[in-house]
Amino acid sequence: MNDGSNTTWQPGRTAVRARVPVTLHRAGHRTADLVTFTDLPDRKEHMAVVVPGPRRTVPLVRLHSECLTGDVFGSARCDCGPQLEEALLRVAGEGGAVLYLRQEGRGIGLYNKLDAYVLQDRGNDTFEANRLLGRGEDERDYSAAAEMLRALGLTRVRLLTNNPDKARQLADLGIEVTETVPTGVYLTDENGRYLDAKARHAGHTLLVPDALPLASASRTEDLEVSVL
Ligand SMILES: Nc1nc2c(ncn2[C@@H]2O[C@H](COP(=O)(O)OP(=O)(O)OP(=O)(O)O)[C@@H](O)[C@H]2O)c(=O)[nH]1
Ligand SMILES: [Zn+2]
Repeated sequence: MNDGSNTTWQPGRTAVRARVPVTLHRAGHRTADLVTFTDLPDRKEHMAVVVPGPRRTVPLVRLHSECLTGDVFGSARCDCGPQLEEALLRVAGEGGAVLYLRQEGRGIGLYNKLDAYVLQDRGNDTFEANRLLGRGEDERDYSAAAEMLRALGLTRVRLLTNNPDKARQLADLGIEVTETVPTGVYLTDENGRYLDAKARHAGHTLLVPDALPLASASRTEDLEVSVL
């Protein structure tokens, strides 16, 4: 199948490449489509988990930045794993999409993120650690996400996030964000300073939604949900 990688990328070129139905164990055994794309601006293998919802409602969308350590291994250093689970549960329940974006370590990559963890263990916060590595505090760019949403026909969205930069960037990229829906704040013994730095430094709004869906017990039994 041609993924368009031999052509020069232009805005609006991205299209759906394949839609593959799956059952999601981590989202109440609901079905969803795994969607891949052609002609993504950064040529990375981003993907979407899409669940059709009622036609008249604005779909719930999560832009989830890859976090191998949190999403896959369940590391308690961050809140990514429980946030991904929450997003899948919500989208499976009401329709919408989770875009899984290959932006590991806020765009600096996995190995650099682990180097940043070493610096954090020496007392630097998550943003200082990136700077000490000679990288930006947050290198994420959401052009690919906007293209994926356009290709999916989702140009008006309710965005599941506590990060105002995601909503700002999406709006600048021509996606109408009708509402920002707060995602859960998952406090562990290890991630307090990390969450605190996000709130103080990057303006994340760390509020707890009224009805936070419960993630699977096996992954949340050692988590508390708390307002910071
Ligand atoms: N560089 C770096 N990246 C981290 C660190 N901890 C988590 N990440 C990455 O941060 C990304 C998640 O971003 P966050 O800032 O936690 O949250 P967000 O996605 O901006 O905001 P929400 O939508 O509210 O979840 C993932 O790519 C993680 O791999 C860290 O200490 N250093
Ligand atoms: Zn994480």
